[in-house]
Amino acid sequence: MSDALISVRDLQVRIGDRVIATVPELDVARGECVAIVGESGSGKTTTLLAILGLLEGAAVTGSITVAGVDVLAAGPAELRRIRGSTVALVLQSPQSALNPTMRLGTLMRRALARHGVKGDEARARAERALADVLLPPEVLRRYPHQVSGGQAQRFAIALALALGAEVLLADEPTSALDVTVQAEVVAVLRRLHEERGLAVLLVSHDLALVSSIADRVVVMKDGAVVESGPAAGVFARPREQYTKDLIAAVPRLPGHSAEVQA
Ligand SMILES: Nc1ncnc2c1ncn2[C@@H]1O[C@H](COP(=O)(O)OP(=O)(O)OP(=O)(O)O)[C@@H](O)[C@H]1O
Repeated sequence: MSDALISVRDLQVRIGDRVIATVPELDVARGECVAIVGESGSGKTTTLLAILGLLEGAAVTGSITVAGVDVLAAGPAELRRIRGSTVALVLQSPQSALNPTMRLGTLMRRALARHGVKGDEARARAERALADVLLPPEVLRRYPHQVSGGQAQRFAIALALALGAEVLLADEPTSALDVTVQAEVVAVLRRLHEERGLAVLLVSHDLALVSSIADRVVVMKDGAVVESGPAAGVFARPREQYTKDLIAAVPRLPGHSAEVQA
C-alpha cells in the first residue's frame, strides 16, 4: 500500500440521484499497469476523471489518494500541481488536446515553464522525453496538424514524461488512431512501462491491447466492478459471464470462439 501511487477506496460517483460509478478498491503501484475494461457507459472514464479530481457537477464520495495527496480534500492549486508533475492524462484524440495555434516546441516549453522548468534543463528534458517516445527533435518545429495522430499521441506522452509524470492515466489512447499507428503508440507505452517502470492506468475497449500490457485488470459493468485480478488470470479463467463475453468478442484472444473469426 505504501507503494501505491493511486489508491481508491469506496469510491461512489453520483450525478443527481443516479450512481454512475462504484469502485470499492483500486490501487496502482509504482511501475504497475492496471487496465479498466468494460462496455461503453460502464463507468471507466468517470472513474479516471474522479481520480484526477476533474469531475464537475458530480457528487464524489469515498477516498482517492494520488502520490499521497487526498484528491477529494485538495484545493485547485494542489490538484493542478499533481496533474502536471505526478500524474498525466493521455486522451483519445491527442490532436484535439494540443493547442492548434502553437508549435509543439512552444507547447512543450510553456508546459515546462508552468512547472518552473526553464532554459537548458527544459531543453534537456524535452530532448530526453522525445527520444523516449521515439520522436525526432524536428517535431518541435511542427504544429499539431502537421504531425500524424500517432506522432501527436506520442508527443502527448513525451509532454507527460518531460514534466516528470510517474503515472499515466490513458483513456482509450489508441481508439481514435488508424490501425497502422495504433501499434506504434502501444509499443511506446509498453516500452515505457516495462523498461522505464512507468505506471499506467489504462481505460480501453481494446482487450488485445490490455492483455499485451496490463499487469492487473478491473472489469466494470453498469458502473460497478464485477471482476478484478492479475491480467493473465482474468484472461485465462474469467469468472463472470460478462468478462467471458468481452473476451469472446476479441478475435486475437485465447477465449475467442472460432465461429466469430470465420
Ligand atoms: N455528466 C454526466 N451527466 C450524466 N450522466 C453522465 C455524465 N457523465 C457520464 N454519465 C453517464 O455515466 C455512465 C458512465 O459513463 P462513462 O463515460 O464513465 O463510461 P465509459 O465506460 O467510460 O464509456 P465509454 O467507453 O463510452 O467512454 C454513462 O451511462 C454516462 O451516460
